[in-house]
Amino acid sequence: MLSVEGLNTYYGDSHILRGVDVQLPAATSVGLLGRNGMGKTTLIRSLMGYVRPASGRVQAEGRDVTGWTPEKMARLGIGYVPEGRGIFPNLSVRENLVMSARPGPDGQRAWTFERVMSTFPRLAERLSHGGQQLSGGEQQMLSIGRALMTNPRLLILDEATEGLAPLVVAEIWRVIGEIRATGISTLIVDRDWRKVLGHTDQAVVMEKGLIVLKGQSSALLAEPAQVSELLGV
Ligand SMILES: Nc1ncnc2c1ncn2[C@@H]1O[C@H](COP(=O)(O)OP(=O)(O)OP(=O)(O)O)[C@@H](O)[C@H]1O
Repeated sequence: MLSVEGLNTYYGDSHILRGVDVQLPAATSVGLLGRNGMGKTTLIRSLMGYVRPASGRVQAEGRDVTGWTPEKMARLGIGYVPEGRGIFPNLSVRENLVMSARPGPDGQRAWTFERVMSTFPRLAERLSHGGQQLSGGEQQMLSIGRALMTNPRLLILDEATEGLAPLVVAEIWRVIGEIRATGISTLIVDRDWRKVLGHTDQAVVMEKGLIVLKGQSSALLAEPAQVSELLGV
């Protein structure tokens, strides 16, 4: 549903993305791997419209959407859970969720408030808490819940488990598996590369602003030497 071609992005004089090509097909989960600072978040920010690429194309279902704003990209059905969580700290859990609610691009409302509640029972118990009163894990769940309330076709998760306790991390991976099973495409960035490969159909590895390896996740997991060398693990 989304593809990028020949993407070049700079921060000032620093050339960060150096001609990145990636395909995110419908109903497919893609893992985005790479060591720190290799450009994963910059790629996401470039395709979401937070950073304007110097050259290259972003296409959504065959339409050129290069340079579209994040709001317009979201209306195409792209849910984004940013690194460091995107919630409103002064609003309650309920307000955070309700204000994001909207039908998907095809008019469907598969993700309702009730469904998000049953997916995240911990949030259901804290509906009137303010965003800033939540634990890190609960904030992350709220951030994912907010993205689901937009009924996305593609959900982008950047370091969704970072800094969380093991039990909460397991809970987040369970939810990622559940989301994938509903047929929503996902783009997943996470330090735990084995988990990423276990929860995706395809994966790409970035090094210094370039995609240096692509493959089926199951094949990369079965022969992990290439991936582990690129990740330095
Ligand atoms: N706003 C910015 N201004 C200038 N340089 C930046 C900015 N954001 C990131 N960079 C630099 O761009 C490069 C790529 O960063 P990016 O965050 O995309 O990497 P990443 O692969 O997501 O790594 P991490 O896992 O550390 O977030 C790094 O060298 C980083 O220091």
